Amino acid sequence: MIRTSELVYEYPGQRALDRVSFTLAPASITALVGPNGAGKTTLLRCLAALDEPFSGEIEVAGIDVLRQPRDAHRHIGYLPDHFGLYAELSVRRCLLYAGRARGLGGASLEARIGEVATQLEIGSKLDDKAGSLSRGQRQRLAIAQSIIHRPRVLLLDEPASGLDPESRAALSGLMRRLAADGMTLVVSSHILAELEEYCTGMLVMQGGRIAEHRVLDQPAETTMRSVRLRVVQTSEVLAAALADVVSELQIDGTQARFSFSGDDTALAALLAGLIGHGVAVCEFTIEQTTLQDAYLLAVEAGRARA
Ligand SMILES: Nc1ncnc2c1ncn2[C@@H]1O[C@H](COP(=O)(O)OP(=O)(O)OP(=O)(O)O)[C@@H](O)[C@H]1O
Repeated sequence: MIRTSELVYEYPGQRALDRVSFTLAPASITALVGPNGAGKTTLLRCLAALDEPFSGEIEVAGIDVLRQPRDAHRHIGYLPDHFGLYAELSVRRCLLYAGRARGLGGASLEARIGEVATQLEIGSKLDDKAGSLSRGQRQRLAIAQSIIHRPRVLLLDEPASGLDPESRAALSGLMRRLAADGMTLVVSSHILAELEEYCTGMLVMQGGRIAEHRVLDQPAETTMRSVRLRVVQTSEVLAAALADVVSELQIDGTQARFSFSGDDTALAALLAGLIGHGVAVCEFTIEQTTLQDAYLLAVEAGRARA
């Protein structure tokens, strides 16, 4: 649904995107993460056909974004990090303006305004001026504006900043529903714990490059899992039994840690094999890698490479 190839973008004296290539599947929700200045906003603006890269290709919903930016706009919703609203317009007129700017009109736009206002829980504020809304309500209005035309792709730059915990939870729910309806989302954020709740993939940027692209909901057999086990007493056969079937093996007294690539049946066979070798296993745990862990590892590896 989104494909970029060898994107390069430069500000005067500063390369912000350096040969950025990736492909995102339809109906996925990708967390766009990276340290400050990594190039996330620049990438989102290029995807949204608002900035033109120096070279490279971008395809969104089958449209060549660089050749047909206006066609691309019809299929893309974009929430900038510092969004602006017309403070003197009512919420209804803000949505009306956003809808008309994207070619909607008439009764269908009226109905759609009611729909997005309900989705973003600002239905009771339709007659209030945008300028009188709280920070979080303004954020929700801006998100409503960005999805009024039912885009196929939604790009959100820091959408949860300024939202209270309840609104953040509601926003997570909304993103999941939009993806379930077929929308493809890219969400830039620094709040990794929250992204973990709804993202299906993570794109880590660092110094203008993609440091890692990880699909998070891969089936277990294609994912490297980190396993920790404890034995009753130190065992010499443990290392020998594990050496050929696992990687990154570390044994420290009665504890062992290793990475294992295989499905649950293979994992059960591994445990049965250890017990068969007479190893007295008293604890066998798969350690969950959080998005935060994966992100920090990717950034550390990226720094080591640089
Ligand atoms: N208008 C500009 N003029 C010159 N350099 C810029 C401009 N905007 C961004 N940059 C530089 O481009 C690089 C990427 O910036 P960008 O805003 O895309 O990063 P980011 O990952 O979104 O950062 P943050 O997490 O702080 O929002 C940074 O080094 C930044 O200093």
